[in-house]
Order: sequence, then C-alpha cells, then structure tokens
Amino acid sequence: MSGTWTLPDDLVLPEIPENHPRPGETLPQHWSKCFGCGDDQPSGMKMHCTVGDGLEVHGRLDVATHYQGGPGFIHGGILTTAFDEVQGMACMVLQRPVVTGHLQVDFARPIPLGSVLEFRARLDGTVRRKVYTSAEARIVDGPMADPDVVVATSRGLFLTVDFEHFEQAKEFVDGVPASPHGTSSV
Ligand SMILES: CCCCC/C=C\C/C=C\C/C=C\C/C=C\CCCC(=O)SCCNC(=O)CCNC(=O)[C@H](O)C(C)(C)COP(=O)(O)OP(=O)(O)OC[C@H]1O[C@@H](n2cnc3c(N)ncnc32)[C@H](O)[C@@H]1OP(=O)(O)O
Repeated sequence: MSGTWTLPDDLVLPEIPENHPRPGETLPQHWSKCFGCGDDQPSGMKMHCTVGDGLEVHGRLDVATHYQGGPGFIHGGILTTAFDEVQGMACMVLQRPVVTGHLQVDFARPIPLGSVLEFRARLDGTVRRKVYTSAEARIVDGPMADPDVVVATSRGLFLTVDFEHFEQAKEFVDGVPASPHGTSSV
C-alpha cells in the first residue's frame, strides 16, 4: 500500500455476537436497494458476502462488461464501490448501522473485464464510533486469474450512526423496498 494509513494504538476488537452468521455462512444484505448488495436494485452489483475466520468477510464480484473504465478494464470507481461494500459488511458484526467516512484504494494491477474478483475484508478494530477496516482483492477466475497476486488493497474508516441518520433521507428511497427500513438484519 502506498497511501498513508496508521492504525491507532487503542484499537478495541469487538466480540462476535452469538446471533452473528458463522464462518462460511452468507451475510444478509444490509439494505435491499443498496447498489452494492441489494437484491431489489436492478442496476446494482448484487454482491454476496460470507463470513470468514474471526472478523474477516469474503466477497466476490463478476466484472461485467458495463463495469468498464479504460478499454477492457474495470472502472476504478466500481472497484472502490466493491471495497466499500465488503468493508462495510465487515462492520456488520457490530450490529449497528455504519457509514463510510474515509476510503482509500491502491490499484496495484489492471483488472480485465470477465474477471472474477475475490475480496477479503476485515474489521481491524474500533475506537469509540470509529471502525477501522482493510481489504485486498485477487483475481480468482478469468483471463488474468492468479489467486496469489493481490491486485488492489483498501483501507476504510467507518462511523457507527443511529438509525436516525437514514430517517432524514427516507422520502428519497425509490419504489417499495423488499425489506422495509429498520427490518434489515440488525
Ligand atoms: C448504508 C447502511 C444502511 C443501513 C443498514 C443498517 C444496518 C446495517 C449494519 C451495518 C452496515 C453493513 C454494511 C454496510 C455496507 C456498505 C455500506 C456502504 C456505506 C456507504 O457508502 S455510506 C455512504 C457514504 N458515506 C456517507 O454518506 C457519510 C457522510 N458523512 C457523514 O454523515 C458524517 O461525516 C459522519 C457520520 C461520517 C461523521 O459525522 P459525525 O458528526 O457523526 O461524527 P464526528 O464528525 O463527530 O466524528 C466522529 C469521529 O470520527 C472522526 N471522523 C469523522 N469523519 C472522518 C473522516 N472522514 N476521516 C477521519 N476521521 C473522521 C472524527 O475525527 C471523530 O473522531 P474522534 O472520536 O477521535 O474525535
């Protein structure tokens, strides 16, 4: 990673709640209209995440042709969105809503269309409402697949918020969500 990112010394590691999905199990979407994970968002990426060991979460993304940036390669914003999603999902263990405060991505290798990306994200610890996360991506299938090569990395700071944070925008939710506000997994 070339960016600056320093983890604080006083990080707290959360306990994994009894009702949290176990390793290998799928994490529920946090919001059905979410562009990253929602199954009621036709234009979205529909990413699914599973629980890994400890505080790790795994996600996959099929790099579709309409995710194109430069000719033949993924758009950097799409890759950033995928990191935002899986790192946000790594915060789900806290069982509180979070929003992204800061996200920094290093694009280490080009990622061609048709790739299948595997993401490994983790919650590194919390300080008060601040949630520190990190993640890597690898191409596990497709034309330039090499699961030993990290093609991108990300560091993200999330902030826990109250549900009221989303109340102020509820008028703007499009259509009728499949899982109404406040009845998602947490
Ligand atoms: C999207 C969730 C839907 C609801 C689902 C509900 C439950 C699901 C559970 C979990 C969610 C699971 C998965 C989520 C997956 C993906 C989600 C994608 C997430 C997004 O895509 S979300 C959209 C983009 N996101 C925003 O739309 C945020 C806009 N923004 C704000 O709403 C405010 O900006 C906010 C709230 C971030 C902070 O505001 P605030 O007033 O609450 O907090 P305040 O300023 O007091 O800061 C407190 C401490 O954080 C430090 N701090 C703050 N910001 C910092 C920064 N940028 N860099 C470094 N440090 C920062 C301060 O320095 C201080 O630090 P200290 O404690 O040390 O003093």
